[in-house]
Amino acid sequence: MHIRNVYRDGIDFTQLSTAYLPLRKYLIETSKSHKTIDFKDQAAQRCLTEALLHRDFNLKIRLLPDRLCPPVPNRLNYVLWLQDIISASRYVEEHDSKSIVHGIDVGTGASAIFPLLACTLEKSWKFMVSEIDPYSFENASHNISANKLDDRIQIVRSNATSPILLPLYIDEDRRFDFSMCNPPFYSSLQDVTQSAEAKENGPNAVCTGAEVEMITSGGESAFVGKMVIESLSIRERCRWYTSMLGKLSSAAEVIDILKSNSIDNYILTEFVQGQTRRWAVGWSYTDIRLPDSISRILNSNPTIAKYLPAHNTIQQPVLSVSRKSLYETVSSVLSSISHIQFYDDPHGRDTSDMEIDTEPRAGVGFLVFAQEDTWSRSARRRQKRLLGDSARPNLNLVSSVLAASAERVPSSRFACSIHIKESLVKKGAFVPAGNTVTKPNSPAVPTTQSFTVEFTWRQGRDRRLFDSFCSHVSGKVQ
Ligand SMILES: C[S@@+](CC[C@H](N)C(=O)[O-])C[C@H]1O[C@@H](n2cnc3c(N)ncnc32)[C@H](O)[C@@H]1O
Repeated sequence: MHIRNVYRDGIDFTQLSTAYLPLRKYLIETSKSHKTIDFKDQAAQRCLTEALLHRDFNLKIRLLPDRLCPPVPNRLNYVLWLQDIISASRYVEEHDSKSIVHGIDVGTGASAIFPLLACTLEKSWKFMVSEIDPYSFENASHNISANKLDDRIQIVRSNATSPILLPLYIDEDRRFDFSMCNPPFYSSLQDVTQSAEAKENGPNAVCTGAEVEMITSGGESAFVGKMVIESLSIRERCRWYTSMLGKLSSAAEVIDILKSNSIDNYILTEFVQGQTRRWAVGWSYTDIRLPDSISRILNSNPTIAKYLPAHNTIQQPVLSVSRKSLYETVSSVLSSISHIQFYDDPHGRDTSDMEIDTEPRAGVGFLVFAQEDTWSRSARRRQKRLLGDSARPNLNLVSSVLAASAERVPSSRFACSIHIKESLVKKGAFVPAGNTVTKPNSPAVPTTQSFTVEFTWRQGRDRRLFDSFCSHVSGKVQ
């Protein structure tokens, strides 16, 4: 489950029923200290979703007995991933944190759960959502109004002949930061039955979905594939197109469609909640690149690994006497590269564990911008030829004071962040041969510690530039 998901440690049903009394009647005692609900009871499931949205998000929601009942932990996982995408997409931009984020939810369902959750978590987000089913459309409109979000969530009626990405066709001057979707999964009724039978002990929870919610011609991969084809002409007007998928095989099919249309800037993640696993793909025509923590499934197995996009994060282990000294070494390597600009990374954090230390600190990383390759051997030879023997001025060291000013290059062709992280190995535990002096009475020689220099590609279209930049800097730092 996502690191910020409030349901990571499970749900205490007894506590929840105290906060939301209607849940009481559905509680079942499994042991003296443990209560749950019957997930095969539709009414109990709806009550659980209402209870979680009420207690944890202050949302009032009306769910229909004959429409899907959205499980909150899974829907929240998707919204949290989008939050990550938005904040990483703005990494290299000067932006006002309050500036509005525009999202699309394709097929918002009877609950409208995605825009309701997202607008509760993010006060600066606005949505245009679509729905094809009149019954769900009406209930979604009710839920949006009941939560006084009409000014932030606009709902549009779709139909069988409309484009799937309808909100992007309504006003062609409008730009969006992302689109999201939980498409109908199955290709036919037979597909639904087969899938239920395939689960050994029957499905874990009862499915209350109507045909329009669950079935689409060609199944979910065809639905999202159509979205990919539509996006080919919309391109950067939406920064990130994303969709959830119920089967890994569908994710593989969508990735094939992306690749066959030369879309290399794509991402793949998974949402795990209890025994249920879902996947989500995303793609972009912009030059924004997302870190591996968002763009790839970490610790994936070989079946999944072959679908993952190329790495945008590269980690280089380095030994140094201290963080400060390593920081200075990296800084001097960067100073020696002509025609790049680098700054103290304003987002720099002291540790790889964002939960523990969320305060940005100076001295832990850099943000580097370049217009072209000036570091590779061939680029340096080319420069030398052009300049003859005249010495190059060193243009590069721009302090963090400048970083705060408007002198930042706004749309460089290439951007990379470099973070210096303490290795997980405890201080002093890693003592490589030859680096310490242990003889008694000899002057103390500083012990080296192990660090990781982490490069993250943030912007650009040419992967070779990122690879060659990382190998140049890490080669010099070592
Ligand atoms: C699996 S449900 C997801 C509902 C909700 N977003 C959720 O996650 O709980 C799929 C939804 O997409 C709607 N839908 C199907 N085809 C659509 C289309 N072409 N345009 C808009 N909505 C569509 C269905 O009516 C249904 O409400």
